[in-house]
Amino acid sequence: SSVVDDVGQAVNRNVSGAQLLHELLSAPWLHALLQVCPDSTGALLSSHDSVAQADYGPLLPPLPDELPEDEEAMRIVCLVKNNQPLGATIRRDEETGEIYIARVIHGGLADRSGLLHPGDMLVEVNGNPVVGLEPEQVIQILINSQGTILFKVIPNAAQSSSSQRPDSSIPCPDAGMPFSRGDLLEVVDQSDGQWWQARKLPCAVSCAGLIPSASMLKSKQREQWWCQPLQVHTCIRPSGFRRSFRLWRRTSFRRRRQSCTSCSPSSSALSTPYEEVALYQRSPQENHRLIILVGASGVGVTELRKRLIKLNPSTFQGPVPRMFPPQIQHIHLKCFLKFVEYGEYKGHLYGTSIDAIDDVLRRGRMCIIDVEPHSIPPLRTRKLKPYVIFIKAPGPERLRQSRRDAGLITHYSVNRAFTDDFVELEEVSWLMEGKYRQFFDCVLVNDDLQDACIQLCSIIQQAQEEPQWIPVSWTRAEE
Ligand SMILES: Nc1ncnc2c1ncn2[C@@H]1O[C@H](COP(=O)(O)OP(=O)(O)OP(=O)(O)O)[C@@H](O)[C@H]1O
Repeated sequence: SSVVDDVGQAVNRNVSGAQLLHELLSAPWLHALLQVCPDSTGALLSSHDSVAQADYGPLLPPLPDELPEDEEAMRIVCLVKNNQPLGATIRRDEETGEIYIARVIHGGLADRSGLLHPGDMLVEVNGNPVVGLEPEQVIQILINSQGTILFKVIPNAAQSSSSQRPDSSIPCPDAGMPFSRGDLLEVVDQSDGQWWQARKLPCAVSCAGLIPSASMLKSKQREQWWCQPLQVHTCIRPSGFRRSFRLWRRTSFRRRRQSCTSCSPSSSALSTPYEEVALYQRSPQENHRLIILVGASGVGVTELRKRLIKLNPSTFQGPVPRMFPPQIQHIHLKCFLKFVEYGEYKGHLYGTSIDAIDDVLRRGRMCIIDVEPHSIPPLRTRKLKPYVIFIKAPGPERLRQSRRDAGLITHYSVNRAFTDDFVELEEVSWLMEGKYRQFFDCVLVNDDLQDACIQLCSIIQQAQEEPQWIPVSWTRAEE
């Protein structure tokens, strides 16, 4: 109190910094600290000693030479609670009942304070001894605390993140960060082999969250694979609304249905659960990126592609499909590997070849193709750098409305149960998005046709002119 009085006088004398010091010394948390830990009063005061000596006096007595041993080993951490989570997880040593900081989440309150570290032992929280308590009880103390929270901790001597214990299940669900296929994550800490820390981009919050490491996710995927027969069979089927003249797509659907390869665990998976990406800006000398449109049958992929090409045929172009004469059709399976998709019509095989795509790109045009989603992976090459746009169905109501406005329903309504078709179309679209989201660079809802066309143009322009995230492997010199 007398120090506060002295500083108060200095405030009256307009001594520089005195106001700030006065506010600090009058703060309720400091009073709480002095009450919780009276032994550290000397240490606390001595830290302000030089300030006091310079401006106010009197001289403080020197610190005792021999501080109690546990006094040196103990650290008092004072954090001011705000809306943010503490950003640290705790664990209990089952043998001793001691509570430890298990991990500190990057960018969280604890991390930014720099005062709490993995492996630190928690002795007290706001004056409550925590040794022997369950972690939930400690958390309850934190929840009940208002304003300032005082931690009494015994620092971990090593203070390295290697003390984070490997966990097979998420160590703290609250610290977990939800994410789904196709999300962009910035990994900020990989020191734990099992649980990494990451932020989702674009980043709204500074605090990172826990995500499973690549190896952990791989093992989880294996587990899921073995569980697969128990899951509901959700094969993506073509909708009855399909009617365009894309023969190769129809065939591939039929083939897929027979063997049901879309349901195999590997068909939609990347070889690693995470794909490392880098920002890429196309230089004017480079070919344009291949533009791939993909969507459930009937959603309007063909319509959008045709409109785009019609709008600006000197810029946009589709590859010319190629027909195989009957005599080469059964020669060698290898020849088909150069084809994106192929199908049969009146005894002839037709296909879209990689060469045809190359042709368009070499002539400086933008090549637009529409494919089934399972045909995307072979096209993901450094040379083509495809930009994939998923054409998504709006809800069944909007589907019905927009297609009615376009006169479609009247035209086809004679023998068709359109309501069912729209529901099915939306469902297939939803399933497709869930299964292949990791390959999509952009999602476009095809509601109003004209709006969708305008949006598509601007998306494609951005894809070609602005920096985009692409797999790191596409930026390397050789594939
Ligand atoms: N936004 C829209 N509003 C109204 N009608 C649309 C819209 N988008 C597409 N259509 C119409 O829906 C019908 C189906 O579209 P389209 O042929 O492009 O489907 P698709 O996705 O290519 O499927 P498929 O391969 O079965 O033809 C066409 O008659 C098309 O004109």
